[in-house]
Amino acid sequence: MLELKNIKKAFDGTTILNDITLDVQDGEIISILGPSGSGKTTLLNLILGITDIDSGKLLYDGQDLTRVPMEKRGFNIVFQDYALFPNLNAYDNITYGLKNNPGISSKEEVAELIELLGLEEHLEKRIEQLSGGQKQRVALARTMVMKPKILLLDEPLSALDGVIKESIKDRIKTIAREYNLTTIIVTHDPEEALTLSDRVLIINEGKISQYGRPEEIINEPNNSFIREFILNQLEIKRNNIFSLFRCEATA
Ligand SMILES: Nc1ncnc2c1ncn2[C@@H]1O[C@H](COP(=O)(O)OP(=O)(O)OP(=O)(O)O)[C@@H](O)[C@H]1O
Repeated sequence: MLELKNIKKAFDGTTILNDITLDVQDGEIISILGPSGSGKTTLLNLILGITDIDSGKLLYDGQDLTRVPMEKRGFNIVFQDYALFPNLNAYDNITYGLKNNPGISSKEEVAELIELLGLEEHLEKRIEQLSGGQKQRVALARTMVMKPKILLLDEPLSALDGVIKESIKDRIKTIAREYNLTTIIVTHDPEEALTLSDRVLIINEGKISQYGRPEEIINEPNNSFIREFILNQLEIKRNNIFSLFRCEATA
């Protein structure tokens, strides 16, 4: 279990995250949702260990990781731009991290992951020959072969169109279930957060606005920010679609 206790972070004297306390159970999928500038990426970076925590504690399985450097935490991230090596093919990208740590995943485990992500026919392709969704799956596989204790994903679906988005969402869920992998996802899209996660952490102006299961957020929003920002966005989306149909029907 990952635990954050009273975490605070400021940049240049401005408080960005204030008193963040939460837990993430093993195998849970959590989305961090909030408006632009609310501190989502900062929170992800604090968990990953690339940004220092000012005060508070970060524990994993009871062990204090607050001052433990990133490479010793055993967490791993897929960045928004995938950060793949353009000079290597898909397979060499996936297995890159195993060169220096060959024992982490066996050939069979790599093959199983490739199959799970539907990448068998793309392994020889260079990165530039892959679609956005295929690149995303290669990036996921590359991170997964290293068997992270926690998988962090920064806006994993934002560059993808509707159908591919749904398929990647399903694959993320399958992987989390199959490997009991704790997965933490940053997103600004309420629909994505509510349909992908076991629990959604909504932050606003650096504070936790609500942390709960999707049905709790929808049925029992904690405050007016959630009602207005999150639920209203979904309502507007829905109304836009229905008003379009009404216009077409009366045209
Ligand atoms: N290294 C830094 N130095 C100074 N300020 C920073 C730094 N990183 C982030 N900030 C500031 O912290 C605030 C939160 O940024 P963060 O990237 O965490 O927000 P976000 O919720 O991920 O936003 P977005 O959805 O736009 O990516 C912003 O006001 C940003 O300018």
